[in-house]
Amino acid sequence: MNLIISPPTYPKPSFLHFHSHDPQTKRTHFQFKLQSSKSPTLQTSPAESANETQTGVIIIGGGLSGLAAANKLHSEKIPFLLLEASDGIGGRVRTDIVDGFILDRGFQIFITGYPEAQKVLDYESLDLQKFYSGAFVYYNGGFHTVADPVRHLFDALMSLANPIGTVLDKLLIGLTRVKVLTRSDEDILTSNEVSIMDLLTKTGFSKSIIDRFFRPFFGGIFFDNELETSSRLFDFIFKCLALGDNTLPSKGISAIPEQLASKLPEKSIRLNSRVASVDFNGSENAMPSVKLQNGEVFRSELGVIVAVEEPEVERLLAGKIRARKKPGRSTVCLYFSADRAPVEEPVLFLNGSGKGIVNNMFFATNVAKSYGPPGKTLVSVSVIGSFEEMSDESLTDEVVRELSEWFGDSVVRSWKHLRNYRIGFAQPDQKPPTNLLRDLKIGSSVFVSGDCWSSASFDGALSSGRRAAEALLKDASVSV
Ligand SMILES: Cc1cc2nc3c(=O)[nH]c(=O)nc-3n(C[C@H](O)[C@H](O)[C@H](O)COP(=O)(O)OP(=O)(O)OC[C@H]3O[C@@H](n4cnc5c(N)ncnc54)[C@H](O)[C@@H]3O)c2cc1C
Repeated sequence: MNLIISPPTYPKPSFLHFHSHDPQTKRTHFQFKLQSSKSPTLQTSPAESANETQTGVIIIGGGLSGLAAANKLHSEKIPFLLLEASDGIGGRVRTDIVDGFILDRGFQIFITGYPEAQKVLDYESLDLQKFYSGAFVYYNGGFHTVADPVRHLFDALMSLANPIGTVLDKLLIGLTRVKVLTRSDEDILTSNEVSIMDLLTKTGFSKSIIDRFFRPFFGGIFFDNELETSSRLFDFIFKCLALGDNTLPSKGISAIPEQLASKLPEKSIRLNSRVASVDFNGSENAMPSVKLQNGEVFRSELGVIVAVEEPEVERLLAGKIRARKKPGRSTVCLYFSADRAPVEEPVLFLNGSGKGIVNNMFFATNVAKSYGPPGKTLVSVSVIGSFEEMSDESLTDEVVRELSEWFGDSVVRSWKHLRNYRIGFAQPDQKPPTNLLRDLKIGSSVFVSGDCWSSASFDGALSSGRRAAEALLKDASVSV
């Protein structure tokens, strides 16, 4: 079965209810309940008409940034209504359960060193499962270890002489680590920038470590195998990696947005509610309103936060913001089930061979057993780009053919294909010039948030949502 992640069509709106909390699993369960669109929202006022509802703040988009904005407003006791177009919260951070396997919609890693995430998430209840700090690089017909010397000193020493870079490269990695750790996040996100490729070359890294390690590793993080992304993003992620672990929540990556949503009041999130337009209502002091695709109108009392993906924000706020019109970064993630994994390590495999379409892969159940039913292995493989010209069948065949060279024909041909996720807009393009700490006010009481206004990461989305809520409250003169 294959899935294409694209704007869905929308059934009737529904409210997201948090109806039970299982103390044993520490997990909040959601119930999706259809309600009439006239159901009371958080706040109504005499101005409400048959087809118009008034509410404190309107948040458009229920991804990490919209949820972070909602959490900030809720902590300040400000009423809000979050309108989400799709049938669930999380945006790009969602998970499906298929045949007992936990399938994240695309390969995603949660880095515990993310500074904003440390402030807003409860790590313990996410039950984070760690990756090995490093990678196994497929090169020249075999696997070679790249290890974090602080966490795996022995492995790092043993790998000094392997073909994934020179000894000098490995020293330079250590130096880069020290350098980023001495800089503040603000300094990193606003410093002079070049592309990652230029930064690596200027630092003195050899072509071999760039092609065999950095290209698949950071190319996989930013879905950019040319390494054109801003050096600011490289330094930021490098620092977070140095400060934390690469992990997966045991219940799937969607446990992160679910945790944020579970803290919000009942009926504050409305699903299947696509916003068609944001109306600034003329004068500078007028409060904006939003109109849903079904014609319903919501008027805000304090302002609107637009927390949607870059192409959608450019559509909703056309004429109000300068559209960058840069095509987003794409990826396809392929999942297979297997009876056993050929290795036991919870490690990321990178393609350092310079050949083929596979960028990275891992055995998810080696990191978190919960990702598969008992006795089964979940294999996750990622390619960079949209591969629109290839059918799912031929893409899957090509991946199986390549991985047969890595792990052996009989092993890989026994895997059962589960599902492909084609993600057309995985991340915004963050080539220089970037502006990662932009002013988030767009016009009279309209604010924006999301990863295109910050670093394209979970952390960027979370911090931009919180900052947008703070800016709105300041603007509305609500003391926080
Ligand atoms: C495959 C993949 C792998 C990734 N891996 C990582 C990783 O390992 N680490 C990391 O830090 N980051 C990763 N990212 C990036 C990270 O997921 C994003 O940066 C972040 O989730 C963006 O959150 P957001 O809230 O800004 O946007 P989104 O998650 O896109 O949320 C926007 C929301 O707005 C809704 N919406 C859109 N239009 C409307 C409308 N008109 N009306 C109402 N609602 C609307 C959408 O349905 C969506 O729910 C990955 C992304 C992908 C896709």
